[in-house]
Amino acid sequence: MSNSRKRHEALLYHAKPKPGKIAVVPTKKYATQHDLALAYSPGVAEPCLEIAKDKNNIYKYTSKGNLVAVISNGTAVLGLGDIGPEASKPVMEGKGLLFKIFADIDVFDIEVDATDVDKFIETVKAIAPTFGGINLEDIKAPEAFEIETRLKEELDIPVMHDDQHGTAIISAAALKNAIEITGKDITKLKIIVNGAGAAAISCTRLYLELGAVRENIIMCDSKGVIRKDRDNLTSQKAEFATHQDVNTLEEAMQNADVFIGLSTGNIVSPEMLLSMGKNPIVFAMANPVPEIEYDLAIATRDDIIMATGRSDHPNQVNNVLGFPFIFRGALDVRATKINEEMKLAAVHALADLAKKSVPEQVNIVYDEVSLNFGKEYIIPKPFDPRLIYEIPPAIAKAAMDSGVALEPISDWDAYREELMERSGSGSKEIRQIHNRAKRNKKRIVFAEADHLDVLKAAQRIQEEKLGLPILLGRKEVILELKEEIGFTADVPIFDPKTDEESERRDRFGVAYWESRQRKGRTLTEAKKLMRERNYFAAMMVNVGEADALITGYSRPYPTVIRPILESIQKDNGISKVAACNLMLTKQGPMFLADTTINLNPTAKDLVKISQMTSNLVKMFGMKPNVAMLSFSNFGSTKNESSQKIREAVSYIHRNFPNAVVDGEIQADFALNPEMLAKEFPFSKLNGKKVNVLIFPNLESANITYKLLKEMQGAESIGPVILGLSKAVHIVQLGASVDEMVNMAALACVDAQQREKK
Ligand SMILES: NC(=O)C1=CN([C@@H]2O[C@H](COP(=O)(O)OP(=O)(O)OC[C@H]3O[C@@H](n4cnc5c(N)ncnc54)[C@H](OP(=O)(O)O)[C@@H]3O)[C@@H](O)[C@H]2O)C=CC1
Ligand SMILES: CC(=O)C(=O)O
Ligand SMILES: [Mg+2]
Repeated sequence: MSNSRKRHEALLYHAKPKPGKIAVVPTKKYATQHDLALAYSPGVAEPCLEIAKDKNNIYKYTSKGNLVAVISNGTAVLGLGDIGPEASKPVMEGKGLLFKIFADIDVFDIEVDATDVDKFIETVKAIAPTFGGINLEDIKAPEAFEIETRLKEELDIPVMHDDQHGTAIISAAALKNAIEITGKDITKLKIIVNGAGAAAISCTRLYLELGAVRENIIMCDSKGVIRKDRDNLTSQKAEFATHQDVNTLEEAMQNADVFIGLSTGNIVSPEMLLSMGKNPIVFAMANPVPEIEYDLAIATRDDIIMATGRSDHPNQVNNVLGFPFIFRGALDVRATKINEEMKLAAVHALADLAKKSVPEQVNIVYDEVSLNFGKEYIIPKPFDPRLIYEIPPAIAKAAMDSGVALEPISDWDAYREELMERSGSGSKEIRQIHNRAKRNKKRIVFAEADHLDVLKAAQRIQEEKLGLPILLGRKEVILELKEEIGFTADVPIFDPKTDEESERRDRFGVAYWESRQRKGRTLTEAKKLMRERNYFAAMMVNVGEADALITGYSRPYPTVIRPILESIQKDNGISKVAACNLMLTKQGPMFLADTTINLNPTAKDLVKISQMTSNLVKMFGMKPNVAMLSFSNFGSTKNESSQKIREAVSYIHRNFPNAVVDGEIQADFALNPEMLAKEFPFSKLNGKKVNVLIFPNLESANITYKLLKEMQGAESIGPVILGLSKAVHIVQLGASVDEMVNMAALACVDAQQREKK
């Protein structure tokens, strides 16, 4: 896109449909006169009086505890310089947006017309009671240092100048990983820091804490190298003044290992890069234009590890990765400060996260096949959903250990759960299944592990400790893909077609034949069948060499279900299997059956389907409330289809009077409690929230679940096969990595349940 197009697009984005990027949203009901009497006078006086009695009550009755001020005077806006408070507002609104979307923190952006240090400090102190924390932003050095130091001393809420410490934390994490990749020794690194402002000074101080050596660092400002013999140095610049006899950035960069740019755009040339040592680490972090453009740097040297502050290239080293999560952790324990211990905890947590395998949704957002720790991925991406539950706990814990937390956390699992809830990362039901899977890890065979996405799912199962994957498929392909995605764990691999597995094929073949010999299979045929992955995998589960099986990714459902039904026995008392989809709808979880197996179930089948689905609901820790759906309500239309549902319901009512099952009923009545109560007060579903929908036939169930998926964007787990004697599950053709991970976690819980029986 041309520069003028980009400019136009950016201006339009900010102007339309409403000017700006954030707004205030009420969090309480306000529809009635009664609501307003609580929200405002007279009701509002009660919390006022409580807070007047004890100021701490402000955290109980107002939004203070989750409200951060993003405050600037506009003197160092990005790398645009001193453009004034009004012109800084888009950046501050932008920070507000990022705080909200990444960490669910509310922000008031405040642009202060005060360049005088005392006046600025007075202003911030005067408004501080409103906020749970203060994020200072884009205030130039050296004033930024005094402002932050004094506000930290004088206020009892966390104050952080983001350009200093946010940047320091992120760049230190990236530097730590870049050093690891190049195998360099931090104590020997020759580091050039260009810029000696708020960001550069604080970053360099943190690198010293990580082990960098002051004598090996040369810092430059707009006048060149900061030498000991220069006059009028600020105390911060004097901290990094060098004895070395160098004057210009160009001279300083010769044989350097690391370049840190926190200055201004386009001031490093390809020649300067070429003069650096082997495997140079270059962080050109000036915004929006880096000290040297990413593409130019990469084209100049192929041994470089290159990062910028921008989102449009690999390795975005930008404080966006820090401030939302740092404040989240600090607010959640009511930390009075953000101290060195908390900063270092953030550095290590971020650096470590980059080494773990990346969730598929991150690959998708960034249009990558597979992001792996390495030269082009030294630091997590801002859209990584794990940041919200990995970084704040590290900060909160460090705050507690260093004695600055007024409200310590004791239940860390509950805290992680709360963080996930805040970010809307996955649904509660899925998290519950994951947590239960972790408690007793089961061996899960992935029958198509020679497919990239299946292998990625297995990798996540391994790394997130959800289960113990067993990989099935062409061994050489699996090994190659494993290497490609950085799946280093040593997990069992089986290739059913190879000689290596002939003993297993024979054994499985005999076991299979014993159950099929009266159904037309010969022993020779049976043994031959075991070369096929789904028979082999199913038999692994049957003979107890695995606890669960996931398959179906690469072949159409009917071709997968057949070997499964031939190999795996049905549960006691079950003559037909069925399938259920759990849809995570905006109204809550909803179980739909039979979505994929029985074309036109009989009344007897419907009874079984309802019972098997109810058992699945219980596995999720919920109580089933079952609506048997139709186009008719309680006998309003007499025809074959509604009649069979009536029969099924009456059977259930006679034999299982405590089951909450009713119908036949139309979908809108089933899902609308008021309508149901008004028209059919006699129904067993009256006063209940329906969470199971049993359909009269496969067509209606299948169409509904696909509509929900496409039109409501409802996440789905399933189809889950009901009625087999083993934890065997078939995913949809081409299922996503997330879908397979969820299904594998479910299979694991399924296997745990069967063990208990
Ligand atoms: N990627 C990220 O996350 C972040 C990036 N930044 C970027 O860092 C830069 C500095 O920000 P900040 O520290 O807040 O601002 P400051 O105003 O505090 O500091 C700017 C510094 O840059 C120096 N500088 C300006 N021009 C040159 C030059 N040609 N050569 C060498 N040094 C120069 C100034 O020198 P002097 O002291 O002589 O005036 C000053 O030391 C900005 O571009 C900003 O966008 C900042 C924070 C986060
Ligand atoms: C990213 C940032 O805070 C800056 O460039 O100032
Ligand atoms: Mg900034």
